[in-house]
Amino acid sequence: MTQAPVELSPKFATKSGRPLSIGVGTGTKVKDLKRADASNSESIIQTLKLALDSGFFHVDTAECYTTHPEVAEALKRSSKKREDLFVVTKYIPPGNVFFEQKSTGAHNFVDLALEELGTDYLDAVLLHHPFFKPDIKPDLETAWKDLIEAKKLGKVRHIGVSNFRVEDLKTISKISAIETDNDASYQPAINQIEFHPYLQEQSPGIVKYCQENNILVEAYGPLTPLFRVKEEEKDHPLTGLLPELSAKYDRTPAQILLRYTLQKGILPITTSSKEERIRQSLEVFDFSIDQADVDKIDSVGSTYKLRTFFIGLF
Ligand SMILES: NC(=O)C1=CN([C@@H]2O[C@H](COP(=O)(O)OP(=O)(O)OC[C@H]3O[C@@H](n4cnc5c(N)ncnc54)[C@H](OP(=O)(O)O)[C@@H]3O)[C@@H](O)[C@H]2O)C=CC1
Ligand SMILES: O=C1Nc2ccccc2C1=O
Repeated sequence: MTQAPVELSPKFATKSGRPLSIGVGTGTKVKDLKRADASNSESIIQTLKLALDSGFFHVDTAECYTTHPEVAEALKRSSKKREDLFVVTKYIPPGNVFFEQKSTGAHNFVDLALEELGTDYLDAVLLHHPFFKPDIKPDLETAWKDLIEAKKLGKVRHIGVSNFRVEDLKTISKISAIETDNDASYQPAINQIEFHPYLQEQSPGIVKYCQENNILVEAYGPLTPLFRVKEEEKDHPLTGLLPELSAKYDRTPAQILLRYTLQKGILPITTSSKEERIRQSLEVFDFSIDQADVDKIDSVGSTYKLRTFFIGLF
């Protein structure tokens, strides 16, 4: 299946020139984000290998997932050439409670990631969130300057962020302009945020700001309405509309949500341990949802709110 992105951002492609498309994540399959509990290491490798063999070539990982070794192993076992892949990882600001952090800053995170992932370049490195603690070094400015430097050195092709608000983007945008004499290629290129019909704005105005400023929005949690709504609230607003659209377009509800995300100009990052679902999540490029139905998902979705990650920080 050709993965033609719906006019997202032409500046993103694998080194071999394949336009960037839907990503497969490795974060939400790690138990409590604790390496010591990585008893499911082999299953993460198998899931990712399955996704790569099925046609995914955009891989999302992060320092705090502790999945670099699994990603490296899956890349090794797959038959894909490095230049045909788009590998993204994320630097987590220090002071997190999840795991023992090996890196001491974004500069040596990049080196560690290159080593752990067994590659000599990364397609993108993102700052995982903007919630740096004021009393712990490095601060946001230092971390962003480190990424600028890593790009200058050719270790990283694109630099970006995740969970950033408009004000955070403006802060680093100014740093980029000063540090690089206004070279636009050092502006934040990606913002990976939670996005789905029940959280259309992770923070005020974020999608519009990114899209107006040439920042690719990536959606994590795009399937949230299908499985993260609490049991006692099973009668949520999309329970009627998704099956209706599923029947109309002859696609699964998950495919409707992924296609909806793409048509919002947002690139989904998804995952599944099931072969059938992995395959289905790639079959979203040969149909489109009528604009009236996209609008309907927007309006029905906006009557209910569900945030799963970074609760209380926005
Ligand atoms: N930057 C950040 O702060 C964050 C980034 N991420 C990244 O995004 C990636 C994807 O995030 P995630 O929230 O898991 O993405 P999704 O919303 O796509 O959810 C994926 C989950 O949906 C389930 N699923 C797949 N298809 C269906 C279906 N048809 N019906 C019901 N359930 C289904 C899968 O379970 P099953 O295996 O049973 O199919 C899987 O666990 C992460 O792995 C991570 O890399 C995630 C969170 C935060
Ligand atoms: O995938 C993820 N799971 C998480 C749980 C807590 C905080 C961040 C994340 C991720 O990025």
